[in-house]
Amino acid sequence: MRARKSGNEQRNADLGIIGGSGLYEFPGLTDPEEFPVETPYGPPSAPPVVGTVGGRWVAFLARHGTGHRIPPSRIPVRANLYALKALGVTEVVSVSAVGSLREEYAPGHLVVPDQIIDRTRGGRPATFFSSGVVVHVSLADPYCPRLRAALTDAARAAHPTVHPAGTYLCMEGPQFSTRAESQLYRAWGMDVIGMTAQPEAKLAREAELCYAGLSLVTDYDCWHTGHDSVDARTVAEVMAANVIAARAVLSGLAHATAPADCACHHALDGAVLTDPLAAAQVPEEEVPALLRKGFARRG
Ligand SMILES: CSC[C@H]1O[C@H](OP(=O)(O)O)[C@H](O)[C@@H]1O
Ligand SMILES: Nc1ncnc2[nH]cnc12
Repeated sequence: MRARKSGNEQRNADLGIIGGSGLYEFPGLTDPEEFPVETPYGPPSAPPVVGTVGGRWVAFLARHGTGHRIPPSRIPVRANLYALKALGVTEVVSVSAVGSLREEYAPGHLVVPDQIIDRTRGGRPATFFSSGVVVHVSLADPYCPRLRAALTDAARAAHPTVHPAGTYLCMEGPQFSTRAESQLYRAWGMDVIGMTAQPEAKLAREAELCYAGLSLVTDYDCWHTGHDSVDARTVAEVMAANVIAARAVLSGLAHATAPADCACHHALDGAVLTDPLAAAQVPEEEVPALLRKGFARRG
């Protein structure tokens, strides 16, 4: 049944796509329709657009809003993930422009990261559970291995150069790094750099959503002596040249996969320390019902 355009009770999309810099819409959607969703965390960056690709219902959300108006530090990440979950989404693919910190990851290549180092500065709301209930999710594998594998297959089918792993260093934005920072991150063994993987990955885990990243390398940041230092215009130009490939990957993923049960959907098992009776009594204003299904499975 087609989702209806009212409130938060639609349950009809299952694959969510968060489009980053350069990916503001997903024309591959059949019969697209905007679904303005209210959330307890305010409005999402933009209204999700729901349509079908292959056999799947897909909800697309532009991370930086219509016309790229929201900087990385101000993205309403909780609202974005809540909105997708309210639409019924169980798997989220997060598309990002990234700088490369390693020669082999060249501009134009795709990366499906497997790890994250969080260098944001603590100013981004980063948990759904800040009051009344104590939850510690595991982030040992911040990206869903099952969804990563499917995404890597789809990426390889659509693009000649795909790196199936990499550590994404998430810096605070909106400026780019200093050369000393860029060299430090290289010395740490980081592979790519961006500004948005956290707290998105952590909040997706708290919301018991599968989460994987499709990173498009746009530049060599500022460490490479053979390349100019990154600037925003270059990122936009390289993304514009690669956006068709990104859409092909996402479309291939939707065609090749179906919703499946996954450990990510049980991420709160064993993560809730609060007594179950007390957790059950936390007011809706502190933890919405949509996010507390895992409380019953204390594990
Ligand atoms: C426009 S360059 C910097 C900008 O691009 C990346 O955004 P996204 O991850 O949403 O594609 C990077 O993280 C910065 O926010
Ligand atoms: N070099 C870079 N640093 C941070 N975010 C980016 N997004 C694209 N390129 C980037």
